[in-house]
Amino acid sequence: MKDTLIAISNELLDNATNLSSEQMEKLRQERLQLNKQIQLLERHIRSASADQERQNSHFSASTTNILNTQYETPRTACFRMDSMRLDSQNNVFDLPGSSDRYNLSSVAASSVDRCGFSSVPLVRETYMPSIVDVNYIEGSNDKTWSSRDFPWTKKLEVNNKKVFGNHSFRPNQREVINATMSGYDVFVLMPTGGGKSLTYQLPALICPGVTLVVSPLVSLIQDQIMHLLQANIPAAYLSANMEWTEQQEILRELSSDNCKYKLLYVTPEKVAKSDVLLRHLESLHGRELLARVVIDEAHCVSQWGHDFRPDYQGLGILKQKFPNTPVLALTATATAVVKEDVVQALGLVNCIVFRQSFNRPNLCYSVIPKTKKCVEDIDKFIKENHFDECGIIYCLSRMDCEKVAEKLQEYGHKATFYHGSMDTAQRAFVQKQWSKDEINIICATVAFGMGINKPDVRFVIHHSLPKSIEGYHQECGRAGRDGLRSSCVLYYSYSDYIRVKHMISQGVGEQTPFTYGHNRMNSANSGRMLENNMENVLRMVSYCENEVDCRRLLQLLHFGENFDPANCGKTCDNCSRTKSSVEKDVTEIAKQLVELVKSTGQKFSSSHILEVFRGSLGQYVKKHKHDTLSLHGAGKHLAKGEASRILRHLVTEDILVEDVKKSDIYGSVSSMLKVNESQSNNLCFSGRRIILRFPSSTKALKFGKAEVTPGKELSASGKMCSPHIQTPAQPQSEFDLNLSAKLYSALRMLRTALVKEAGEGVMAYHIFGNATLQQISKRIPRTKEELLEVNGIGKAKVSKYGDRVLETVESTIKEYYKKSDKNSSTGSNDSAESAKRRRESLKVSRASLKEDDDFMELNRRLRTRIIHESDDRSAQLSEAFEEENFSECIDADLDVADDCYEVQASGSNSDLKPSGSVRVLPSWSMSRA
Ligand SMILES: Nc1ncnc2c1ncn2[C@@H]1O[C@H](COP(=O)(O)OP(=O)(O)OP(=O)(O)O)[C@@H](O)[C@H]1O
Repeated sequence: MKDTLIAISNELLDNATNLSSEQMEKLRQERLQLNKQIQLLERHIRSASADQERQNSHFSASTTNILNTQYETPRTACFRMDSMRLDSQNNVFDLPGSSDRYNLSSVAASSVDRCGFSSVPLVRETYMPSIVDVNYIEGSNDKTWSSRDFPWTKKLEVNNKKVFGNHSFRPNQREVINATMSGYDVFVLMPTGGGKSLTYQLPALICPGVTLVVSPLVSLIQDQIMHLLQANIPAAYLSANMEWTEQQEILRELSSDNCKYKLLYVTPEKVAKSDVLLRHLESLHGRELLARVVIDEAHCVSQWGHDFRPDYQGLGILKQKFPNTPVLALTATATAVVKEDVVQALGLVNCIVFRQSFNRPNLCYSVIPKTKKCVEDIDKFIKENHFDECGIIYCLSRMDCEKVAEKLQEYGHKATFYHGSMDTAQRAFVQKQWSKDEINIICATVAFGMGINKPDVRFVIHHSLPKSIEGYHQECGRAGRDGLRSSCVLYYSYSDYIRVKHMISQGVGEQTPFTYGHNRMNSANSGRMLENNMENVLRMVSYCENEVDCRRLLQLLHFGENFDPANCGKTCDNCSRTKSSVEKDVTEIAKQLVELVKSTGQKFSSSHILEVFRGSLGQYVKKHKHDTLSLHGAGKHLAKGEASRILRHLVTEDILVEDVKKSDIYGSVSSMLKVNESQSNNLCFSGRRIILRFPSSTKALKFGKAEVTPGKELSASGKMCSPHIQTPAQPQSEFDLNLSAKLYSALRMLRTALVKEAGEGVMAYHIFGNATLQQISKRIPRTKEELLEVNGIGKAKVSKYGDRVLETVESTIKEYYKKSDKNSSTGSNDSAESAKRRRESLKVSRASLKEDDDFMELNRRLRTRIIHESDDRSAQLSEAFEEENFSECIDADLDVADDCYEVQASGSNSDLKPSGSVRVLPSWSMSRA
């Protein structure tokens, strides 16, 4: 029925060229209404089936009598009064008022028994989403939110430092916190690793009551809880897989007047299916103890995002039930359409949107032609750039994952695979090994997402073409969450596009971690969705084919963000080879494209325009009689990709405008190319020229690239790339770097011991991230106060681990000076002096990225030296990998490697040349060889 309606309304619009603009608008409005009704119907059907499922579920059946009463929250309940909010801006520190017309708290509160469960028949209303008109308020440039005069400012700053160990706020963190604490609904677009968690965890800590956090994966939830518990913040989660008694205990705590939890994490399914949970939320709300609702990974709400999860759409019930409780929706990936969809589905009317650049300066991007020797290339790349470091290799199929992992094992890497055919226990085991650094490389399908909170992922490699720029950006985003330099390498071949295209048309393929085990609606391979997926993968192809434009620019444009390639700092392959391109005047081609967009009525997508321009005789082209246009085939002579580049350039220059909207047809995305009249007049009549750069010899570039590893290609120094960095105030000598490297190694060993002592579930990064260990190594703190100055260390961590860290610092320094005393009579004084000097100077000037780079580079060189110096390194390394405590072995490598260089002894050799009698492998390895 829906398809017929769509066909009819499409036909109406397609043939309506003779209608007046009023008539057209009326028609559009009618279709819009039709679309809304279909949406309502679809959601109703979904929620009815969810109801059915709930009724059948053991959980409901054992506790309730279901009695469906349906209501639709009146529109007034969805629209919150701005004036009320603004009034509360400076006064509401505690919870905003909670006059909820629809709250059932009196029933809930009075009927909760001492176990926390209802003793009266439960009434759960079927959730009926209301379609609301979305209106955003841009918050990013509003100075109100960066003010330091909120009543909570002091508390915020103190707790940020003391509890979370942060010395400042990252971009938008303070602003988001101020807006949500003022009682507003807030939508946050912040890149991966940008620090979204703090924007709700800090308010949760200082506001009375409990913050409800909806998060898509139990593993992510557990990870967050571990982090919180390390900082002594009481938090809990409820999941269907938990022991019944455990759930009871948590619910009982939620019912108590002095509930100790500051945060309660749940999955969206829990909200959709558990009446008991809703009851407890109502009870909390009734007692003014529901501080805030947080929707993490909010893009899962939208079926136009790549992670759609149906149960997320039901989360609108929370806003309906608790209209005065602020909602905070967070995501690291959302196009304009996805954002609109999310805001509407959650019922966030007049919410404040904070967005910031999706650019990740510490990630270096490159696209490499994929050859038959792809895995060999990968092996070489890892050994040269990230040996012994942690990474992910994304593969298209399950078989690919296994094959790639096997080959890498043969090459001596500690690698394994992860995909959807493995059972839960196997997947959990692999994830755990990876999280604990027992395995370095995971070859995975996009199903791999658990453990993505690992901050020290140094590389993400795509062995095949990703399905969308959005997905690619997010997958790459798993690298370098600690802010340190990391690589993103994509191996591209056009034949992979054919594979992906086929998979999409068949509706097969792995689900992303967030959608895992959930159907992406039955319509995954139907109509608009299919078209959308095809368009997405084509954009990805065009990204890969582009050998000139800045990779950051290309990615960021997708999210509606402009980026000046000058700021790339040669951290992508295209920017780092500007020499091999030529400039062409493409003004005439540009004019033709603009003309073509006009002559097709400005209602077709860019890909359709390009099809016509290239002279396609496809069905759709013929249907619209575009094969009869004079410009049909006008771009035939252009090299592949040139026309699309020119067209995209016109969009970036605002001459053509990509009109991306939710279409009138049941909410789907549509993108129509329009002409910006004033800009196009400028082009057509004012003599404006358009000059673009193209590779000077496409062939040479394409095939030349495969000969070198990306590391070599990007930098002769062997570094993958070096982000735009500041020069440190005081250069760090190699001698100091050696001390720091030694200390870092010792601290890693200490951390391994602490993880073992901490028991199940605690990962290394829950205790100290690598970035924190690096800072300690460079600042060399000697007291607890100095330790508190290190980013990432709060009071709880100092009291838990401070003594052990300081002991390690002392013993390492002592040992180090003892050794250097033996080697050089002056060295120790120099180094003692310089260590002291550096501690002092670092108090003033924070460690810079440049230092991180030098430090990491030294570590890398020490480690890779080990494999380069040995002929039969693979065998030896394989054996090394078999060692139980691999990370400790590698730390031992560093100890030995330190001794191998004569830097300290001579005091003049700054090139780290190995000594003649170099012993490159540690004793344990040599004895086995
Ligand atoms: N103000 C800050 N100062 C220093 N470090 C911070 C700050 N805020 C957050 N961090 C650190 O940054 C890292 C990433 O933070 P977080 O996990 O919240 O990122 P995220 O935006 O949620 O990323 P993702 O999208 O991957 O979930 C964490 O290690 C966190 O401790």
